[in-house]
Amino acid sequence: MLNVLMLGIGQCGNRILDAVNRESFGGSSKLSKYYSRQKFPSRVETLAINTAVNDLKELKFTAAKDRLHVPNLHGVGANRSLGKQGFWDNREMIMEEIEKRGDFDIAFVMTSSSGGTGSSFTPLIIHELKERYKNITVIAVMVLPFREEGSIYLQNAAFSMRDIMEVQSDGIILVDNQYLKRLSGDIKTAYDRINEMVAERLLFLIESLDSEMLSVTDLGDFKTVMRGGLGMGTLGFYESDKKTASLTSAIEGSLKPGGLLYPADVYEDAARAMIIIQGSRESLDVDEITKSVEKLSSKIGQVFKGIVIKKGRPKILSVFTLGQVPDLEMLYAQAAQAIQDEKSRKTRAKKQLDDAFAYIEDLEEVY
Ligand SMILES: Nc1nc2c(ncn2[C@@H]2O[C@H](COP(=O)(O)OP(=O)(O)OP(=O)(O)O)[C@@H](O)[C@H]2O)c(=O)[nH]1
Repeated sequence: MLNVLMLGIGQCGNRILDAVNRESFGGSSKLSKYYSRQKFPSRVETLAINTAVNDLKELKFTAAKDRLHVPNLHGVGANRSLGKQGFWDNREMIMEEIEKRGDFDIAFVMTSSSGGTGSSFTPLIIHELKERYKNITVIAVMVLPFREEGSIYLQNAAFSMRDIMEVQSDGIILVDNQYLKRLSGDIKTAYDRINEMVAERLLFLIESLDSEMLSVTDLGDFKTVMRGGLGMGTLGFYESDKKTASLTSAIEGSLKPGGLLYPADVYEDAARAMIIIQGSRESLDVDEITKSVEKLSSKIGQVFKGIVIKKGRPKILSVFTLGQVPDLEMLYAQAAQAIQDEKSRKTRAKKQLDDAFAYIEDLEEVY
């Protein structure tokens, strides 16, 4: 059995974690609120960490014991320096809260890359986890901002992604708000839908890694995939319905833009992949799956496949790492421009104020 730790840090991370807990309480079904225990396939410990007490209060499906408030009542206001300090001041308290939950094989640390708390805590927590748990696999789930959210968010995203690369997690799963905002007109519904998509994919992954598979993929294979290319990638998903023509088209569906959490041309950009197919025995034709995966391997290189027998129509999860990330490069260019603009605005404003003060330089107040 896998021992899994899921940390949601900062508001965005907390909400994704809440979506995970919601899914595992039975999703949106009418009965879900009557369940008192999460139905995870593995031993999964969840913990929401935040400096803003109100963000923690807003969670609906995360037990009170799984919410950790780090003193600093109302968040750090997107300031990563304050965030880092907040972590250092409370490091032992935070790590004790994690360590008392036991040993772990894998941890998913989920956060926005652009706020203050999550984006500054996450690299530091990943570092601590790697130091304290010698055999742990740590995967960061990083949410990129809407590009029009402002210069501080862009700059935070650029620097926090670099910090994450430096602490050497075992891989980064990218989720792009900008790319996914097409899912809904208003922001609240978009957030809910994005969080739900991330939760659904992560739970599918955890369940599969811990299942008796007809064709086996395990944590070792997952790690190999995550180590491919730039060490960052994303997840795709496809759920068959009556209209799905074949298993092959379902597998291809999990690689199409509509199912991905980050924009990528899988056939061009992917470095390694893992395709996990879940479905009833009658719905899965192993020869067809093998052929589709072989076709994919001829384009991508290494593709692992896993088959899990489970009631229902086929559902497919694709996990892949990327060898190139043009959209991320664009984000860095935008962030650099935003930092420059902010600097020149500050210099201009300072000069204007200095010019104004110059008028009274040699004068005294007269009463
Ligand atoms: N997908 C998704 N993104 C969110 C959600 N809530 C906030 N965000 C994004 O997260 C970024 C802001 O980060 P937060 O998580 O709110 O910040 P924080 O880590 O709590 O840090 P501070 O509030 O500065 O202390 C913005 O880019 C938002 O668009 C959410 O529920 N889902």
